[in-house]
Amino acid sequence: MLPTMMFVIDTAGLVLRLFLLLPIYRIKVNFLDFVRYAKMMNITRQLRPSLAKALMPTAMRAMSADSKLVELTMNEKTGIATVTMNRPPVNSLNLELLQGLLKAFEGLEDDRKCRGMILTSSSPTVFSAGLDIMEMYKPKPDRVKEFWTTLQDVWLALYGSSFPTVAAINGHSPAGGCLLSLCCEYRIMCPNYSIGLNETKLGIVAPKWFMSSMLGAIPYREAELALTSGRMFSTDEALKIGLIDEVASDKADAIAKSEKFLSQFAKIHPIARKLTKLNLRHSALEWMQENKELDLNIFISFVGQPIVQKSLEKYLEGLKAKQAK
Ligand SMILES: CCCCCCCCCCC/C=C/C(=O)SCCNC(=O)CCNC(=O)[C@H](O)C(C)(C)COP(=O)(O)OP(=O)(O)OC[C@H]1O[C@@H](n2cnc3c(N)ncnc32)[C@H](O)[C@@H]1OP(=O)(O)O
Repeated sequence: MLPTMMFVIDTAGLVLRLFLLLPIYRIKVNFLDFVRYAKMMNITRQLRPSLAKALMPTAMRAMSADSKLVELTMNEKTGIATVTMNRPPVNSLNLELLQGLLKAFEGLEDDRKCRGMILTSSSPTVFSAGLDIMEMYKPKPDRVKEFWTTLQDVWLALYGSSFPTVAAINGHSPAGGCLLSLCCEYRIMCPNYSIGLNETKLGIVAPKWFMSSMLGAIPYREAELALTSGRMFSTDEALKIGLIDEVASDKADAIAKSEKFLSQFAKIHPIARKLTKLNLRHSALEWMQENKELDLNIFISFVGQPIVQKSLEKYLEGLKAKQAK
């Protein structure tokens, strides 16, 4: 009887604290929110041991991700998910890889246990080679539409994710690869690789939302110089201008540093963190929501230009020639 009463009093006290701590958000707090909040505030230890145990899962779980192109694991203890791009040889972002990423990000958005996400690559030398040029070279009308729409959705899901995100950049990261990392809140990169939005070097133009993603990381002047010249930065150069936040010695170190970055949010109210992030990113996200169709039409007409097709052809030839050497 006494333990039950103590438990009821404990729980009532915690619920009261929860309401007192949340007055500004006008949020309906249900039991699951309470459990989540309690875990986040590290107050489950004050509950009955059996309940606390039930709230603290332990193992590492491989989550269902149909696509072999994307591996998703969840550390049940920390709530940190790792999303690994796995499309050899260079993780070029074709429709199927983008669909796999979208599914993973949307799944994590729905997963109440998710406290953060690390995006990385299974390749030993490439994070992502950016958009698969074959999706834009002599494109099929229906597929290229789906391709671009999926890229927009991936950007919306990642840039606008409610959970904190880190890119563990364990290899080269040009163009679309750089974009994925820029959608994350923090970038940790391994040494001696390159990163940047190099679109002008291909004779193409980075869309407005690629540019605004870069402007979220580096000052306007640096971005203008980098974007117009299509400059790729070495790991050290990227650190100097703030395009990345930290350098890691190798992938394992990048993951460890990513986990450390994400762990700081255990002490931050999750809704306060999420609203702050989404407020900061609001205008870019809203622009995309309102202009998806316009952006798609611009892309379709742009890649349909003979001069753009010629540039892509030349660039592809250059890549193949490099391979042949
Ligand atoms: C007015 C406003 C209008 C706006 C309208 C919008 C316009 C369109 C915007 C489109 C934005 C585009 C974004 C992009 O991401 S474009 C892609 C840019 N990517 C690159 O430039 C990277 C190219 N690749 C590399 O530099 C290297 O491959 C890399 C450093 C990544 C790795 O080098 P590595 O030596 O390890 O590997 P290889 O070069 O030998 O490559 C292996 C094979 O992979 C093929 N490959 C490489 N990258 C791509 C790619 N992006 N797409 C497709 N295929 C790629 C390469 O050809 C090799 O193939 P083979 O083995 O068959 O020879």
